[in-house]
Amino acid sequence: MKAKPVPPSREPVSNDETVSILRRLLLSDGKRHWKGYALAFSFMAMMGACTAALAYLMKDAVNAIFIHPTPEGVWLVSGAVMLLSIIKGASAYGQSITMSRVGNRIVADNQKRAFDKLMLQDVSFFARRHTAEVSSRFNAGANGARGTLDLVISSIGRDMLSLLMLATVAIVQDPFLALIALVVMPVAVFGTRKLIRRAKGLFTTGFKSGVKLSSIALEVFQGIRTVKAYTLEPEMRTRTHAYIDDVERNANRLVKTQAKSSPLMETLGGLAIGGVILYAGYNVIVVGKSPGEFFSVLTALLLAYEPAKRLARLHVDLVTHMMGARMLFELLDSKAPEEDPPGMPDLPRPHGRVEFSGVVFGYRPGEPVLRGIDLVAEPGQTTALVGQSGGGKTTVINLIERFYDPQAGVVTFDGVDTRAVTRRSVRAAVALVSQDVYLFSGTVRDNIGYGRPGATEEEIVAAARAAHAHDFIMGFETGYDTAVGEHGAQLSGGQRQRIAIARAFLKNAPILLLDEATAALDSESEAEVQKALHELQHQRTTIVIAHRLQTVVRADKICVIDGGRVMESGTHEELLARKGRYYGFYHLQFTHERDTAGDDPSALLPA
Ligand SMILES: Nc1ncnc2c1ncn2[C@@H]1O[C@H](COP(=O)(O)OP(=O)(O)OP(=O)(O)O)[C@@H](O)[C@H]1O
Repeated sequence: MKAKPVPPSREPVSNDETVSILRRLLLSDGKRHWKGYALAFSFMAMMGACTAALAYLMKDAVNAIFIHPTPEGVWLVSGAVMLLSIIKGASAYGQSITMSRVGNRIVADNQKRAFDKLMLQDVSFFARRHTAEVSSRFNAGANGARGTLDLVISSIGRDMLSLLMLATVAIVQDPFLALIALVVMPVAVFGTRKLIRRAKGLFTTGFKSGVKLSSIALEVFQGIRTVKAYTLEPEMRTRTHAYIDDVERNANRLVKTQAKSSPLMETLGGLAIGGVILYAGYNVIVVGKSPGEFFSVLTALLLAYEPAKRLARLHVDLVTHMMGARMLFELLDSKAPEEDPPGMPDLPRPHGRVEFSGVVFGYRPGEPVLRGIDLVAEPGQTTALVGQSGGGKTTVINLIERFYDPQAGVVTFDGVDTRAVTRRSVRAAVALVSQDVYLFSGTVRDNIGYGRPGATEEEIVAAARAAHAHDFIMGFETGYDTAVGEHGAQLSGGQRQRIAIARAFLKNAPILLLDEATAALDSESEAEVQKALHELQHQRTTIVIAHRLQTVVRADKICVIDGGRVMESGTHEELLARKGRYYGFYHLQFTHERDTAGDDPSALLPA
């Protein structure tokens, strides 16, 4: 079913949008759920019928006990009440189980779709948003959808049905009496309208403060080492407490608004019952009617009170969940920039010739980072990118991985424009090892295995051996089953690097990208990692970024990138002989490292 997409906005949810969201939640997979809906509806109808029958029976119960007392009558009525109650209880159980199952299935389906959509977002989508915002959207969206479904199903389904049937009983028993009770309904609906408007506004601000609070707290937890090292705890406490106070204030305001609908219904309900008593009393005392009808209507009224109260609050309560559900649909309706057009071919495994021709790219409009890069990395050779910080070296790597696409010019693998083939096949041809290794929570084996899902134990161990990681892994008590901790926190920098290298070995891609892979290591770890990297580079097209030039002097080609262009390229010797930028760069670094190292400068040169 094609429903109207939910407009992305920070405004309170409008009535049209509410209807559209409900329609999509309840009906978009209607075909799949119709059996569940039908079953739940039958249970609800049964519950409503039992409730109405109980109210109806009150007339006979009162007459059997007080007006024409007979033992048979009392037995009959009490037996019927017991039976109805048993059926009602069983229906309530059945209704709640079936509807919860359907509701949970709907939420799970939508959450899976939202996750799949997130996976199709490009890197810039995540760069523009705080992680906490993305994860709040994902979770609050699902909770909102669940809350919405619970409310709508219980109120519209069960309460509405019960109310309709009870109103029928009241009308059948005494139409005028019923009329007195029913006039309060429009008053209640009118009375809650203002409350709803206020609740919508409050929930919108509340939601925003909640997301802000999670972002702030997450930042503190992630940066806990910096927080502690700089003793920033008091500042962080003040900042976080202020947001918590904000969330608390808003939650109190919201509760106050929502709670106002209860006293309104309480008062209106009481007024209706008072009116009914007055009229019925007059009928029994003055006109001489039997009290049975009165008790039946009164029972119907009392039984209708709770569902009516819930229905009157429905809209107010719905607003709170609707904001969350909207988050989910905003995600579902967002563009999927990484979705390849249908029929797009895969790139066959390339030999690994990577070429940039006149590539222009900027992250923000009007701020080019690459201003016409021409660059070739030959298969099986090592091409090093060096240059000033911020010159665009990592950006070159981002374009090879197709995290971004060029705004002009082309990037080709073996002469094939990478934009003309699927992203998946482009990325399958590339292995990236960067300075900030990302390990997923799980075991060492899992983390190496991500290099090639489905790899055998032997292949994983072989990759770890090649990456000089096997020995330290076996040094752990639980070997490959050792948990790496969140982001690999339980491993050292060098160990994390070697796991990432093992992952790249397992991937066995023809193109290898090394982004400052050894920059953060001490010299002992670096030696191990360098050995592993050296073996990994064998017979692969390697593009390496390094700030420290001694790590790249053996490269087949060195490209000096500055101001978004390749300013010079050649071997280490050629570039030194040219006495251009590389020469200046090399001597600057060489002198600096000699001064800081304080020992024999020849040690800085490659063996
Ligand atoms: N996601 C991004 N959004 C906006 N601008 C970015 C983004 N990533 C990088 N930049 C900008 O692009 C320019 C080039 O960055 P890049 O990371 O490619 O440089 P680099 O040569 O690798 O630098 P370094 O050697 O310091 O790592 C910088 O000015 C940087 O501020």
